[in-house]
Amino acid sequence: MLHAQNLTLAIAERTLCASLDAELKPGENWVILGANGSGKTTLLHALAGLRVPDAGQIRLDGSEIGGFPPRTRARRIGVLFQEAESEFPATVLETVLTGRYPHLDRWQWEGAQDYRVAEAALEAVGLNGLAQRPLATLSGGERRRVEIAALLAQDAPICLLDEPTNHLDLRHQVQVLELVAGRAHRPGHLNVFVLHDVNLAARFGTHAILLFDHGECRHGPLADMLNRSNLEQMYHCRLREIRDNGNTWFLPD
Ligand SMILES: Nc1ncnc2c1ncn2[C@@H]1O[C@H](COP(=O)(O)OP(=O)(O)OP(=O)(O)O)[C@@H](O)[C@H]1O
Repeated sequence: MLHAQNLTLAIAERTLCASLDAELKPGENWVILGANGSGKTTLLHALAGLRVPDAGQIRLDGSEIGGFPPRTRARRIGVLFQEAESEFPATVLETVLTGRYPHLDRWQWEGAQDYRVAEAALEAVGLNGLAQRPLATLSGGERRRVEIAALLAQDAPICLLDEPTNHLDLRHQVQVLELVAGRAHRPGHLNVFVLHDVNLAARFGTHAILLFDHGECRHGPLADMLNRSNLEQMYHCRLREIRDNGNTWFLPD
């Protein structure tokens, strides 16, 4: 469905990811993990077709991603950016409706169905009571949930999310990840999350891409990737492994 084929990404002469060959398939929830500055966002943008690889390519449904018209691609892939900044004054509902643009013709206004989808997305993130509020008046966590609602309203089968839990409290971190990860059970759906919290990755991921120093990357089923040796090498710190009820949790030592 989404294939990083022999992908190499570099910035300013520094290789972030060398010869990554990963096939991301329907039903899977991938997490990208790595230290600050390791290249997680850069890789996510490449997977979205927003960054041209230094070598290799991204294939979407078997074709090179750059060949898709933007609107077609946006119906297949939705992206939640790390920090979304809007210059325009808009209400919460208007912001969520922007998720419907890939489904509209060039000069077409949103219709009743688009409003229904947007309102359902707002309800899913628990913000339907704020539909008419100016976006600028929201708290950081509320605003993040509005951005997630816009992504849900886009209704793309592939969702790429850069630190979706930014600004969210513990309850909302779990709720939002449950909501999005649960969509991978729908036929033809797939998610990729950039996360900093290894324990949330363990809970919601099925597969992982780990970014190490000097462009080294490893990928595979989460159970094979999330171990102390990999994580200590990747984060450059000692970790404690806590086993509880069949789960393993990692904490900095
Ligand atoms: N225009 C640029 N010029 C030079 N270096 C850049 C440029 N853009 C990004 N970088 C560097 O590329 C590296 C990878 O950035 P990226 O945002 O992908 O990292 P990340 O793993 O997502 O980091 P974080 O966990 O801090 O969000 C960083 O070291 C960043 O400073």
